Amino acid sequence: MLAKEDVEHMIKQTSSQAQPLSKTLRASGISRSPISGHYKMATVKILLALALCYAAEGIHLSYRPSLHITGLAATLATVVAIGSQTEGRRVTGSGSFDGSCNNLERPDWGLPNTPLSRLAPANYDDGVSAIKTHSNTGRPLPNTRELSLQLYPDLQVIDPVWTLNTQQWGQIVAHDMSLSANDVEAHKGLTNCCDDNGRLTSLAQTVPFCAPILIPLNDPVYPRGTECMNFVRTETTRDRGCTPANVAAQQLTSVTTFMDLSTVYGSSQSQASAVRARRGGRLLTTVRGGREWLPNNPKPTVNCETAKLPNEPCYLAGDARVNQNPQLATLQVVLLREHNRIADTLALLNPHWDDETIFQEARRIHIAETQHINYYEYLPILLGFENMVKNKLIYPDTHGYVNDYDPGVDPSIINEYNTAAFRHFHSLIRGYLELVSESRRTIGAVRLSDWYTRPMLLELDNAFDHLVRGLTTQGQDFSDQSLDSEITQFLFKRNYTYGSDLRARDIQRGRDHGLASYINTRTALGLPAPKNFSDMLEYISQENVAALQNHYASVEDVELMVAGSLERNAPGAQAGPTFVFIITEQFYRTRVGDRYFYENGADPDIAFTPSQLDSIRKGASMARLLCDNSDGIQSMQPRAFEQISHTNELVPCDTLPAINLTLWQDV
Ligand code: HEM
Repeated sequence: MLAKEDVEHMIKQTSSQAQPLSKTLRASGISRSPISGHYKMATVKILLALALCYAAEGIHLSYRPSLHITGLAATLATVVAIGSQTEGRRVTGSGSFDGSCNNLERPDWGLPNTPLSRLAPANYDDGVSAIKTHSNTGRPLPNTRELSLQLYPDLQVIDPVWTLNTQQWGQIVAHDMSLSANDVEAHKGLTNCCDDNGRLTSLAQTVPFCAPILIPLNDPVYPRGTECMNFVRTETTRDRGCTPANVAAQQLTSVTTFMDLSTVYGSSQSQASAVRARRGGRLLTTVRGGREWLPNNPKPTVNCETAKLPNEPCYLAGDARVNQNPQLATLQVVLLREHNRIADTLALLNPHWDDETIFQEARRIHIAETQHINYYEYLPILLGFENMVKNKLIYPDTHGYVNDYDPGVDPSIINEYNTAAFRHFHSLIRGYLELVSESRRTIGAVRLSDWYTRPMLLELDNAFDHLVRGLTTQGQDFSDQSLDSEITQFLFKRNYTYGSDLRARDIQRGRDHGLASYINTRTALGLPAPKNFSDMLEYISQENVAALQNHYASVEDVELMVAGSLERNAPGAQAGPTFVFIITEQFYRTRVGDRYFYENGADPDIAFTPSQLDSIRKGASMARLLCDNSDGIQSMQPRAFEQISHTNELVPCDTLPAINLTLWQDV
């Protein structure tokens, strides 16, 4: 008898290693011309994937009468559905929790525990999986902590236009779409390759997952004798026995790749069950001080290990990283409350709806609203409005549906996107978070590293509203090569004086994931590739090219994370052309590869009505989301990613446009 794991295993073996660009973006202006393909696959893959599709969500076959399942698939589906079925449920217009069956031809696309894809061929020391330690000339690659120290100083240059909310919402988007397997980020590593005192452990030599970051002897920050920072490699297809002998390993992601608010609802049926109230379509909350917060995490010592007091709040949400930093937790609370606000309204409008109907409809509206904010408000700031229009990521003047869903586009996460390009925005992080009153006066500030994995801050007095106003008042750090020392020296410091270095980890992660070099990535993207260091002057300053030359033996060894983050920002964008290209490609795939994308009207079982869609477009905004779900905020600027100015003045919350939920009332 086949077990679910066997089916998953077989499916993963069929997953493609590298994906062609779904579209080819062109160099300077980053324009795009359609190429690419529909991935036809062998019947057996369809059958196996269908089987997984049913198994993964515990769907009883009778709930899907319209699908024609024959022979092997039906047998496998029945086999796997019997052990895993926990409850009868239906898949509505917001899709399954794990993303299965979003693509009906490739039901396994977008699932957790599936491989990332690549734009450029992998680059491992042994060609298949060994972390890159040496350059092609045979010299050791520069030490990643050394690169962080030399190239990413803490300069405190503040963005004059965009608020800290732009940075923070970015982390929500990042977490919705990917989580490198085994990487719980904030939590003390289960594998200690380097101990809390910065000493290499015996595991460093014996455990293949270990790749500790070595501290240079002359490091100006860490005390003498500190040898290392812990670093555990991401789990790959090879670790699960899913890669043939000579094929390069591909990293796995632990969450759905779709933009489906898995941060709120989880990436599996069981994660969703753990956060549902099973009453009125609501998500579970804990009430403290008369306000609703995320429910209590059953494992506070793992997830909130810096808690100092007994019974300190530690949250449970769809994503394991929820407690990582206070602003992230703030937005997670906002998203929790938004679901319940929508659910409560739907319940009033439709008293005959049961819990399941309200829950699924609220989830569907919530995801649509978030997709709208992401594509029409947030991403244009990073990628440039014109670039997004030109590359068909948004359709600003369209009324009615945009039927651009393409079942041939793989919505998986591109390794170059989540291991390099999107991490560029770590440079936007501020080390001190301002607490701001209703009159927008700064009344205090907290140090980020004092509150990693300690969400208790949110619940102290009125800190929650102060933090929300801080997000929309304080400027984010400018998008450049400077990084705040709160993340390059004190990351997750817990009770120690110093912590880890996020930029060193970003670069080390690129080596761990076998990312192609800067040159090879640009070549794969069809962008002009520098042949020598001087050629780089076109996109990178002379000073930075000189620094690269100083660190790398050959221009061919320069890493994507490093050179990409040193490029001058592309016009109207918050990153250089290479990263803008990669991120544009990712969000094109994320949109076009999602059958449930809110603007898609091709399938009447999934689509919003034209008037509902119109209302989402007019009423969904970051400003309204924050207003509706804070405790007592009365005013907000309409464009909440942008700082308050005479063209973006504070207005009363109730004058901001809102989604008209009466359009969901049964007639
Ligand atoms: C205070 C804010 C933030 C903190 C403390 C933080 C911390 C981290 C940490 C510790 C990791 C894992 C590093 C590793 O590979 O070992 C990570 C990964 C990542 N971060 Fe951030 N981050 C923050 C904000 C952001 C923002 C603003 C963005 C983008 C807009 C972002 C994008 C990413 C991405 C794409 C990953 C990889 C996710 C994955 O697939 O595993 N982060 N971050």
